[in-house]
Amino acid sequence: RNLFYLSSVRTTTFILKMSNSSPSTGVAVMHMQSPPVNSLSLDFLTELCIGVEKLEMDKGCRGLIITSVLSPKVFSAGLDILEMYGKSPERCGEFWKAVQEMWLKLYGSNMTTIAAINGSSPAGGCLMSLTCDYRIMADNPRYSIGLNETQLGIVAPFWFKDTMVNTVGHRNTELALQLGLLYKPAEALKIGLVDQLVPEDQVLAVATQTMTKWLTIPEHARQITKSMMRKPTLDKLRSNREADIQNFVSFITKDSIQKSLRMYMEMLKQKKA
Ligand SMILES: CCCC/C=C\CC(=O)SCCNC(=O)CCNC(=O)[C@H](O)C(C)(C)COP(=O)(O)OP(=O)(O)OC[C@H]1O[C@@H](n2cnc3c(N)ncnc32)[C@H](O)[C@@H]1OP(=O)(O)O
Repeated sequence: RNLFYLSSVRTTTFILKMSNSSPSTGVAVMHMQSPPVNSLSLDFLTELCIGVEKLEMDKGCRGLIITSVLSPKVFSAGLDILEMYGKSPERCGEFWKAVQEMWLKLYGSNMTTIAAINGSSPAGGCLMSLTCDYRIMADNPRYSIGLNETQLGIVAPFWFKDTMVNTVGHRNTELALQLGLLYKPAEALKIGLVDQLVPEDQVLAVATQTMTKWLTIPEHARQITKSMMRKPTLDKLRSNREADIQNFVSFITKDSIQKSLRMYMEMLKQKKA
């Protein structure tokens, strides 16, 4: 099963499938395609990390746009809840390491990264968007974005919180995280959770135009600046990875938390019925 494909230009590394090849722009587009909701499973995260690493090593690739083929509907439903429910501690640990790896790779990327958010993007989906340098969202009030972990009875870890603080500030994060808020596009724009709203059918086109502008900035200067801004946040997790994994495993395997996850999944199913 293809979890996503990269349409990549000016690079020879592609995952699974390539489209729109053009040797001139140096931009790769990652189209997530893991039906029904692009939830971030261990397989998905592993594949994503390998793809990003290959692009990172490709000197011809300077920009990455992340988007979803499941539009209109979902950008990413966040972490795959089934990876956190009824799994052994070992498996939970392996999963969490992959979540960390995804964040470290994307937040620490040397490339210019743009999220073309063409659907809802809760929790881990929001985190993935937040790792990018710029966020463009479809102006559709049916969609929402935010770190809604408390609504599932779980707690966003410190590096989720730090990424949010770095984007929307302390007060907005405090409200967003405690209440597990999911923001409609207009509200997300107002607090700076996304940078731009565009009509649904123009998300990828505008992301591509925006990328062209970003790539006019001298590369070395932009990369050093990005690193200067993000390094302290990245280093905090880099130096605490193992403790963070242990913390996640002991938290998520608690009976009370497993019960919350089960109730949340039942609620999702009932909503559908
Ligand atoms: C210490 C722990 C820290 C953990 C940090 C992060 C946590 C997370 O990221 S947890 C994931 C949080 N995600 C959510 O709360 C989103 C839940 N999903 C939705 O709100 C909706 O599904 C969504 C708006 C994304 C899309 O809505 P619809 O298009 O209406 O789809 P459905 O709701 O009908 O869903 C289809 C199908 O997918 C299953 N699903 C949805 N989300 C997830 C998920 N995150 N993981 C696994 N599976 C998911 C949903 O149950 C449906 O399944 P079926 O009923 O079997 O078809």
